[in-house]
Amino acid sequence: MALDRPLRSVLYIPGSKPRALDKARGLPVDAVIFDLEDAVSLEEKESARATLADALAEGGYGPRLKIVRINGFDTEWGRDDAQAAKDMGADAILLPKVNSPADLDALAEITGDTPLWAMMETPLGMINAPAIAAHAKLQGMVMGTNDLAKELQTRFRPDRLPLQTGLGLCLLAAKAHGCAIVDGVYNAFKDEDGLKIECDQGRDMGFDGKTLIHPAQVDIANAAFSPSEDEIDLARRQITAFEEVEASGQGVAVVDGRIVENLHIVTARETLAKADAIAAMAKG
Ligand SMILES: CC(C)(COP(=O)(O)OP(=O)(O)OC[C@H]1O[C@@H](n2cnc3c(N)ncnc32)[C@H](O)[C@@H]1OP(=O)(O)O)[C@@H](O)C(=O)NCCC(=O)NCCSC(=O)C[C@H](O)C(=O)O
Ligand SMILES: [Mg+2]
Repeated sequence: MALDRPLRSVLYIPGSKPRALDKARGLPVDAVIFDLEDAVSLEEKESARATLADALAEGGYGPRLKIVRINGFDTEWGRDDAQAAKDMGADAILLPKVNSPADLDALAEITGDTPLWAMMETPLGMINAPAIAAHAKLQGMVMGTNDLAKELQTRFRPDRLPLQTGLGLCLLAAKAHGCAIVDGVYNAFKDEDGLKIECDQGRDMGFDGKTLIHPAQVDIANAAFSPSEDEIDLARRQITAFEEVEASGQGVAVVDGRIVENLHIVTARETLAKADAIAAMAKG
């Protein structure tokens, strides 16, 4: 299921925190994950559902994609969360710890036609990523790098070497089946330099954006996952140069000493379309 919109910044908001739920209405994020799972204490699981329903009923989230992360079906809250998320009119419902397409089937029995997202954060999920990405209701994947690191018993490394196999498997699966995919969170939310490095790595790998845990992370993610002025300028020059050679019956142009063929023009047009979509999003 394709989703053609910017997803540079995807902010988790605890469903139990009214101040944070309100704050998000004014933040320049492309999407929000309203969380009922890990960000909510056991004592608040039931009340968070009601707090979140009130916030979504009040509205004010504008063009931001509204995704509700429910608790897993192996918990006492999962099924009621799924029903509540559907009733709240969420744009999509995010299921944690998806191991196989059967997990999404079970959710879809409750949520019907609402698009689904999958947390990719278990070893089985990595192995089954192609089948999960192929699910008819799946719109997007979210990397759960904290849970994945826990399951793999890895140590934190700035280059995320121990997670690269999983990140790569999920990226390949998402791209093969045309669903969105956003990178995991950067836990040290006051470390701007570290976040920028990880955002740049995720952008270079092909992620659509990054999940975030604090408003201070938003601008860094938006910048990293937006086409830069240089990229936009290059895309325009590539298109112009290619149209000129095409008009003279040739298939290869040269820009800045590099060849430009039809496939590069596809990327150039995508770059310009993304820049336009981001500008439209900013206008609200
Ligand atoms: C990390 C935090 C606990 C920090 O909270 P706090 O100390 O209150 O931060 P600040 O005082 O700096 O907050 C300043 C204002 O910003 C608002 N705020 C804070 N966080 C958010 C947010 N996420 N969304 C919207 N607004 C937010 C505060 O309310 C303050 O507002 P105001 O008072 O009006 O000025 C906290 O940031 C937090 O709880 N973050 C979310 C944590 C979370 O969602 N965790 C779960 C997702 S991560 C995960 O599960 C990953 C995955 O599953 C995996 O396996 O990897
Ligand atoms: Mg997790």
